[in-house]
Amino acid sequence: MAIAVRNLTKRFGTFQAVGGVSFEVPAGELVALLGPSGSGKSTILRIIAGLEPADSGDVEITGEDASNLSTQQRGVGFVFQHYALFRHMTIRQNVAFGLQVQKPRPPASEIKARVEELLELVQLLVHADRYPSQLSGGQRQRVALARALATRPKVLLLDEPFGALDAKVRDELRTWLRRLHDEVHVTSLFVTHDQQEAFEVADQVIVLNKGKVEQMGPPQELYEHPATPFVTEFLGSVNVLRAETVLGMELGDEVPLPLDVANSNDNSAVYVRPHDFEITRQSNGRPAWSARIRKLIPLGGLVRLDLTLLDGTTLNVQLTRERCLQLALVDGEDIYVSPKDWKVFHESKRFVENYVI
Ligand SMILES: Nc1ncnc2c1ncn2[C@@H]1O[C@H](COP(=O)(O)OP(=O)(O)OP(=O)(O)O)[C@@H](O)[C@H]1O
Repeated sequence: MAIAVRNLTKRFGTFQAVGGVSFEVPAGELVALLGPSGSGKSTILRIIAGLEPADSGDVEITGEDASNLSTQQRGVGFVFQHYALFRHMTIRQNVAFGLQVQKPRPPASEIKARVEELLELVQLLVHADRYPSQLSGGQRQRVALARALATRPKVLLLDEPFGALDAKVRDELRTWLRRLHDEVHVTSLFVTHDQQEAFEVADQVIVLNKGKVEQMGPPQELYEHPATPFVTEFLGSVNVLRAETVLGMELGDEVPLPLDVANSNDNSAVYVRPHDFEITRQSNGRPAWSARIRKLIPLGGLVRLDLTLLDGTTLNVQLTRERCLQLALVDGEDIYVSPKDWKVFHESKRFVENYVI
């Protein structure tokens, strides 16, 4: 393991920002710490970097107990949201800085070669003699990354590195970062509050909520098998249904409802993702609701349907444009809607279960 944290806690006054967090980052992986604002992501990253002391718990970097080491001794590279480049230095000088202050200082020829290699890697060799003010925000973050990598850190910590950039540049930089990581394989921990960003970039995602780890795993696994209601609702949009709505379905003869779901009388919740529904004009033997189309909203290759069920429940359903054209759906008409897949959170069992119907 390149990074291991165990039972980290941190309070600010009476507020518990980090409440017993443990996880491991395997060597060479890019792992995202994902959570809403205030969930403790930056605090955890700063504790790992040695910029903030923990109240209790351990940090290991490449197998070594780092709890009592300074930031320099930990061998971490750090990239912040707001580029902390030196304004009076050229890009080349910025990237060389960490090497020039290293003890012992590497020979000048080695520094020169390493800086050229990094500028090539971040595709900024052509701008090597410019000053930070002469670069775009996205280019400056690439320089910040090259600078953080210059001293060959054991691990790279990135705190919302693209947070201050506009959506299009952010998007490009994500793809770029993923490709760069596939080339250099430096173990990286990446903080973001953006689910799409975490899913696009990371090998594994750690979902944080209120200073605690809710779940960790590869993106697709988290999406398909969320362990808690929080993860289910945080990762993409989802319809949350009451047990009475589920019991009010017209039961088909072919497919029985998983009755323990519908009959559970504790505070269970049933979740269905917008793309996990089937729309038909006739009842097709599957459990279904009769529903009215309140609005069809074209979204490029997809169409969003706002539906209302007889008990007043509203559903957000997504179909492909082809399927919508095939069914010739229009606003205001009545159709049948059946879930293909749902997730049930059992209050008594404390986990989310998947059902394919
Ligand atoms: N130095 C501090 N003093 C007091 N409270 C702090 C301090 N640093 C962080 N906090 C509080 O701890 C909580 C966690 O902060 P943190 O920055 O780790 O969250 P985050 O998940 O990174 O959020 P964001 O995405 O908004 O940066 C927040 O409620 C924050 O206000």
